[in-house]
Amino acid sequence: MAMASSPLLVMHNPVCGNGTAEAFFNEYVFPRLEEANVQVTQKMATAEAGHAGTIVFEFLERYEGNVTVILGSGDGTLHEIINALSLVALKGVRENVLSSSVRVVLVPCGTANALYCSLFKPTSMTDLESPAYKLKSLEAFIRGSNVVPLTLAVTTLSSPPSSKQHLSKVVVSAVVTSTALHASILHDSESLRKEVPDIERFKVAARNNITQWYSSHVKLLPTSSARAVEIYDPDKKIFVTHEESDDHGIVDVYGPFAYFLSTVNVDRLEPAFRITPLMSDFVSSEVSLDLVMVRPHRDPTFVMDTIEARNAFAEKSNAVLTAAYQDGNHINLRYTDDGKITSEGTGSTVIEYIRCGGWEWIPDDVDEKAHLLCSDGAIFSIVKGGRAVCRAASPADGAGFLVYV
Ligand SMILES: Nc1ncnc2c1ncn2[C@@H]1O[C@H](COP(=O)(O)OP(=O)(O)OP(=O)(O)O)[C@@H](O)[C@H]1O
Repeated sequence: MAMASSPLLVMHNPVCGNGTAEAFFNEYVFPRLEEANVQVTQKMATAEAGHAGTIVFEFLERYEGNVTVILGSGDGTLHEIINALSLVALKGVRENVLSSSVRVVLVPCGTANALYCSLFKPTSMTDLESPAYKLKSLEAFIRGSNVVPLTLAVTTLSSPPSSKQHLSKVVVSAVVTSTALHASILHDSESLRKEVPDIERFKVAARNNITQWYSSHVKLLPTSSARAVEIYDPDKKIFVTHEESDDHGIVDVYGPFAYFLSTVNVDRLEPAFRITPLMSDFVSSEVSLDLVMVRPHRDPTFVMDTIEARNAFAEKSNAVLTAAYQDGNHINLRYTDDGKITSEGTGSTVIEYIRCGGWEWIPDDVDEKAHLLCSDGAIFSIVKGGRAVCRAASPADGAGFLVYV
């Protein structure tokens, strides 16, 4: 039995996914809680973007003890909650409390539900629609099962050090932090939400951006304990220390980039899109993030950055994305000598799969699109001359977000 005395907030986002969260809660979640004799302290529906953070924030300031939130939404609403709580100090009953942890029960009602699908791997597409599948985290909570702590990726977007007012903004991701193609896709897909309500909209936005390259200088930052940046070696099928690590364990990487995306906690961004498959195949023993990069100049047929070269390379970026949908097979893709893509041979890999403590993305001033950054679907813009620094972080004991699994 779940702890009846600890405060329980039940909240859903009525507009996420296909708009059926409320119906699902009324039909399945509340009846199940009643049946299990679990007392609900407060029920809320979010009324607008940003509201979820305020609701949880106020709930924490009002009720003492271990708070549990049953959340019916997608990843975006969880992102709002994490950001609302990570960046401000609580008052009320928690005025003098150093840090608070929040236990979360996920009820997947969003479009992609990356975190849920990574924690509870669907066995088939029909699984996704079944109430029993969607209630797995709730059942774990009712049984009083395990919680797993979320690793967070904390990104600081800063203005150039030379600017009069050196401003910076911090954003926290629980799923994905990206630039390049993925950030452009998310940037554009928001405007397609009404027209294409399902995950098809990501594919439409991908088609519109696939020929774009992004100029940036990147620094890969080592993990804090092992002090290393690792790269996946598909021959040995293990991670190895990156050859280009300097004395501090940092690796400098130069673009242009077609793709640049990192994740924490998840091996997929959609039920079948396993973009960082090693997150679940090789579980990391320390706080780190997995990063996938595609740099067109690794293609042996690359000569110069021209429109023709970008158009021709689009086919290869597509091959990477398609293979990611095939159980994450993009990690095995290589070039043949004549620039074709194969999953055999010993040619250079099409992607670079990195495991590290974080990264810096320093976009080229003149490349406007390289200034976009996506954090769990929310889009930010790096100011001209500025940079983004992303680091994997694990909150101290007794703080952070714990998900019932
Ligand atoms: N009542 C509301 N009205 C309008 N927007 C809302 C409301 N409540 C929350 N939102 C916004 O809805 C957005 C989408 O929510 P969410 O990300 O949870 O679902 P999704 O995008 O459908 O799923 P996923 O992130 O899994 O793809 C969030 O960015 C949030 O700010």
